[in-house]
Amino acid sequence: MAKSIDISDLDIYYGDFLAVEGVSMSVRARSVTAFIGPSGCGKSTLLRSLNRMHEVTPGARVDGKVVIDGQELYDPMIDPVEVRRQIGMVFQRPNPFPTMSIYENVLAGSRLNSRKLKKSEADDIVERSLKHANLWSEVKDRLGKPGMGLSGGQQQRLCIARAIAVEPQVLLMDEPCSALDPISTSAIEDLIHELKTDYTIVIVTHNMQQAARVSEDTAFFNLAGAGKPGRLIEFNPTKKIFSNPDEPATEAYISGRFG
Ligand SMILES: Nc1ncnc2c1ncn2[C@@H]1O[C@H](COP(=O)(O)OP(=O)(O)OP(=O)(O)O)[C@@H](O)[C@H]1O
Repeated sequence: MAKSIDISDLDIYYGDFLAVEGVSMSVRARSVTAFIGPSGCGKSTLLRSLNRMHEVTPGARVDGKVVIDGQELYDPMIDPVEVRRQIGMVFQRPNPFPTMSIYENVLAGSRLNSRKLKKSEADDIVERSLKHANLWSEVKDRLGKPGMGLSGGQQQRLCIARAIAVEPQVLLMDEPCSALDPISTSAIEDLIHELKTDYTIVIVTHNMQQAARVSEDTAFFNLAGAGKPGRLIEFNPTKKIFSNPDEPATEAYISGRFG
């Protein structure tokens, strides 16, 4: 189920603006890879290019290759809608569908698949996904209540349950804890730790401690200057990045000297 991601010579544009230049790296399957770097260096842009969300922005495009388990993501034969189904995404702010119950939120992705779900299948998906997202015991007695009635941390776990309900190959997380309190953040970090046995996870975070706590590998991105594209500066095991990085710029960033 979990897949590796090989990125080579990737340039990412918004119209004429080159936002990210020349990224080459391999994301390992069944592990957590963190993207860190100062604001505007292209972390979210790169993340969104990994499930073809980037091109939803008018004029946005990529050059280069992204290969997921041997399959070229930008091959003209590939259906971007199918890609987005297989590569789930969790955003900064929890975004449960406001009019839907907890139960229906979990099923939202599965309902888009053409086949109609039997009630017993739907029940199984909901229970399995909520258990996997460490939310089941907190909501099992109120599945019919609105998803918006949950706390922020519970809503984010509901969004993770919704993302994993369709059994994606990869889970992309764009600052999933930035709107959460420390206890909810800790719950999501524990969950990320558990999910990596089944999923390949890429997480964008501004929180160095979080990158150090949750990831096996870390990619540090930086900008050469205002209006210049973001570039990958260093990609290494997280332990190395935070103890003995190869690049002076990585050292300066993680020790808080800029960014
Ligand atoms: N929809 C867009 N249209 C045009 N330019 C954009 C768009 N989104 C982002 N950019 C530009 O692309 C560059 C990279 O932005 P991106 O949001 O990927 O950076 P980031 O590292 O994730 O930043 P942050 O840490 O602040 O979220 C920036 O110069 C940004 O202004």
